Amino acid sequence: MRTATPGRIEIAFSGSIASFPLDTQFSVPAKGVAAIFGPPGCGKTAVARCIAGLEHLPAGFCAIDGDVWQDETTFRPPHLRPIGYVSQDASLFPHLSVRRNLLYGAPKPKPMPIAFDEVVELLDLAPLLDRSPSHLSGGERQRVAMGRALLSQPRLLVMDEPLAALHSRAKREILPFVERLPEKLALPMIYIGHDMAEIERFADYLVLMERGMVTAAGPLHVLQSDPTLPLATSHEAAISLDAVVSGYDGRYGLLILRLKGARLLVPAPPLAPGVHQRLRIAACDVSVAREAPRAGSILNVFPARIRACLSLGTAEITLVLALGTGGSGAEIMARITRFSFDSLGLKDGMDVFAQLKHISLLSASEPPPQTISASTPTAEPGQASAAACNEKLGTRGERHHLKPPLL
Ligand SMILES: Nc1ncnc2c1ncn2[C@@H]1O[C@H](COP(=O)(O)OP(=O)(O)OP(=O)(O)O)[C@@H](O)[C@H]1O
Repeated sequence: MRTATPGRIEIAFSGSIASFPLDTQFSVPAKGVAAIFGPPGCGKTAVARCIAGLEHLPAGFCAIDGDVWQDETTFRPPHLRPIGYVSQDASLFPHLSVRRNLLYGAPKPKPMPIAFDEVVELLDLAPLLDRSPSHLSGGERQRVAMGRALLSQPRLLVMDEPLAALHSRAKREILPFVERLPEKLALPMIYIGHDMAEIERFADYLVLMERGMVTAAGPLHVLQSDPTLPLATSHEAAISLDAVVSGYDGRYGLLILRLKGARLLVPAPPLAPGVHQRLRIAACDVSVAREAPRAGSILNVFPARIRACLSLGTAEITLVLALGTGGSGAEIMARITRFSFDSLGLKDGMDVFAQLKHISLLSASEPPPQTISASTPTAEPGQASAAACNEKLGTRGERHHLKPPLL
């Protein structure tokens, strides 16, 4: 009999649901956000329904942080699974106020680990509490649905494309709330989506699905640059990395960020030292040079080692680059022409200089109190050149819950 591992979300379902074949196995940490990503119809919702116990594939295994919800001998019905489920359609009770929708299904004992007032503040629901669901916008309805799911005191929050039914403006409005949940709650989350631009903003782990099967699972940035997976060879190839704010150059309005193998300067408003800042570095915004540029306008230039060269049609190539001398730092990608590749004589394993023309700043998390440094180091803009690259600062990969958790 399979045993459950504390600290992991362990899923294995195989069989058919209404003649749709499902064969999914993955294990991700029971912390942060794991995104399930794949094209429409690949079975993402089917997996979510199996996790919730709404579908029963007999040959299944589902354990959340050591708690077995399904195995050979166990099948907990949906109402006995501590899961908060937010679907595309908010499914609010039309005859109840927002307040009563929020409290519907919330356990009565007090104090609740996830408190009503905290959820109202987290999702900015105070102005909506006495309204009827029929007087809410689509984005507001989804915020109420998230609040109701949280107040059921789940041990796992599953969000099944919660933004899919919203128009682009409503999506932009609600995304910061979605991003805030993992920062403020010590609650593992599974986020289902088919828009990588959303997932890149807040996911820590990625589960890739195709035609009912899981094709890969692991840390988001690792899968994004994996040469064997389609993300690295897509035209939108990008890497999401969590950097740590180390200072601010007020003269030039530049935020200083630490990343393994690099010290980045990005034009942005100031943030407190120690804040974790999610970055997006698109492959199309990175170029390479064989020698360190002597004079140029690009601030972020670092030694790097070519880890892989991937064809992108006939004219372009995506390079996977490991930053830092000897390639010991974070991996990013560069998209260059095949002409440049041949002209520069590039090849796998070669040491080059990576030039990062643009870095997008996504969500930022506040630091734990002990990481706030009294002295804010500032740097000359010129330091962000090749000379700054030998630093091996910061860690890559996992984000942390930086606020005292509500749970
Ligand atoms: N009740 C049902 N009866 C028959 N087929 C179904 C049923 N529900 C889902 N399917 C089929 O199962 C497959 C997987 O559906 P599922 O909704 O899990 O995909 P998905 O990846 O979540 O898609 P989307 O991103 O569009 O929501 C699809 O081919 C779908 O048509």
